[in-house]
Amino acid sequence: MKTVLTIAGSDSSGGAGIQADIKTIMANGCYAMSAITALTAQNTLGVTGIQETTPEMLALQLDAVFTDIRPDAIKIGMVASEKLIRVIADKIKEYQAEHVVVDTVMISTSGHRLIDEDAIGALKECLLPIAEVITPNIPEAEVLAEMTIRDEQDMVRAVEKISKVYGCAVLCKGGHSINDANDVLYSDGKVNWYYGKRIDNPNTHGTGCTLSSAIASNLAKGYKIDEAIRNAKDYISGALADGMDLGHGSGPMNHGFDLKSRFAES
Ligand SMILES: Nc1ncnc2c1ncn2[C@@H]1O[C@H](COP(=O)(O)OP(=O)(O)OP(=O)(O)O)[C@@H](O)[C@H]1O
Ligand SMILES: Cc1ncc(CO)c(N)n1
Repeated sequence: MKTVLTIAGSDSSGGAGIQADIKTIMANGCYAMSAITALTAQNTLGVTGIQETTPEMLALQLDAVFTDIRPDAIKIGMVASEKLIRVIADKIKEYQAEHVVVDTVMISTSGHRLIDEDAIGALKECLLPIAEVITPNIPEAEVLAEMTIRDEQDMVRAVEKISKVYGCAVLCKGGHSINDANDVLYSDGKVNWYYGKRIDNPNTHGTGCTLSSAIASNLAKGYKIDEAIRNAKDYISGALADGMDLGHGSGPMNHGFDLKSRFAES
């Protein structure tokens, strides 16, 4: 069994963060482990509280995982502060972790800031250079590339710029402002588009967490980055297309959409 570690924040409503990651990793056939960076009190309408884990406790969680069940891939999501970013970077180097996927979480779907403004420098300095691939959405890619993104050409310019500065592959997701389902990757000097059919579903809470965990799971299983992204896109399209509708705001997806036949009675 391949193993995936998610280092991220908890989402009490279960649609994003650690909970989305664990569901996704399991649905993609891997064993899921977690190191929690923060508790968030949130639901489909918004975030009402955040309590960060201490750096010591985060380091202990990472030691506990790495010294026992070594992860084949890692997904890093919400990390709100510089101190925690530095703990993660140090542990990843210490244990020489492989297949690191960084979802550069900055603002939640509901509009809540999930990283301190002054931690973005540490994210750039410490985490991006050790990532195999990072998955910014358009607003995040604008911050990282220090440019405005208006169209698909700008998306290509941004991923190339970020990749050249930080030495990682960059997948910019189109789910915000430009198109909903087309993402672009810059990796090893090449540009690759991943075209997805836009699914008419307002329930997109946790799409970013889900995509990055699905990519990490596929890397753990030995797929190369291109195929890992294709498989991850197919998975998220299935989860969105299921059309589950929970909560009063932008609801979660059905991460277990392809397990439905096993529970046909309920
Ligand atoms: N309506 C949609 N139909 C099909 N695919 C979608 C749709 N919305 C988003 N996606 C896909 O979902 C994935 C995640 O993209 P998105 O831009 O929503 O992430 P994000 O903004 O980081 O998510 P989050 O809101 O959780 O932070 C991408 O592959 C994107 O193309
Ligand atoms: C804990 C957590 N991580 C990431 C996101 C981004 O969607 C969120 N809403 N909550």
